[in-house]
Amino acid sequence: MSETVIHAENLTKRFGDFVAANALTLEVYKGEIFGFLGANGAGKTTAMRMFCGLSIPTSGKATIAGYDVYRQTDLIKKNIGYMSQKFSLYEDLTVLENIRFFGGIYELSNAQLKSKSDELITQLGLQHEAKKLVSGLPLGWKQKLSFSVALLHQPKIVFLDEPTGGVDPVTRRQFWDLIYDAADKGVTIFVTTHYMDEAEYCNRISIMVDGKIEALDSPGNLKKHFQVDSMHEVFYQLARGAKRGE
Ligand SMILES: Nc1ncnc2c1ncn2[C@@H]1O[C@H](COP(=O)(O)OP(=O)(O)OP(=O)(O)O)[C@@H](O)[C@H]1O
Repeated sequence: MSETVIHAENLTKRFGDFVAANALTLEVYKGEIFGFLGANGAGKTTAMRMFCGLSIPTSGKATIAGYDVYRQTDLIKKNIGYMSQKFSLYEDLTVLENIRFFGGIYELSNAQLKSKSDELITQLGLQHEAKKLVSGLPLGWKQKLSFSVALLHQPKIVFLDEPTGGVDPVTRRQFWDLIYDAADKGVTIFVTTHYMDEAEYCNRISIMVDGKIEALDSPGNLKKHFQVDSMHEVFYQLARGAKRGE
């Protein structure tokens, strides 16, 4: 059995009388690519904020990389990476400056910073862009760089909140090659997405509806269970009854 890196049991977050995340129970394993799906307003961000140590749950239990979500939020933050469309790189710093800046926040030594930035720039093929401002990079490159920066401190888990919004399918696929590389090295990927082709790339996925996890399995098993050919259909069958959202 693989090592468990995310363990949640009846994890709940209320805002007043409103239950934003309702008794979430799940286990995610080392090196797994776990897709966290749900319609708008389902409660994904609320859940992710608890998993990242940014929001204290109302009730239930969870450990992230072995650390408790109530008492060890600082240790959680040190042991995870995070990337979202909203929080990303500094546009008015160069590629290299961004890598050094975030490496500094993650407390990498100067020697580590130097070798990591060389490695990353070569791996991404950004040798010619290293001294250019991030604002001039195409969105797909920014996303790849942002993902790599989130891995600088070798976290056990990286949380990705809709990481590939706004780019074409080919660029998305290239981004997923980076995800597979990281997972092969043992990093756990926890990713939210609204793209059903990306859901198919995950080892397992959960689907949230109105605050609850209504399904959790591999894409293949879910399609079998719902007797449909695509994740799009699985998602539609579950989410069409949702009361929240736009
Ligand atoms: N601080 C808060 N106070 C009150 N209600 C909140 C708060 N944060 C979130 N909610 C509500 O909780 C519900 C779940 O929101 P959440 O942002 O977690 O959904 P989501 O699945 O991430 O949606 P999206 O895909 O649109 O980002 C929504 O109805 C939202 O309005």
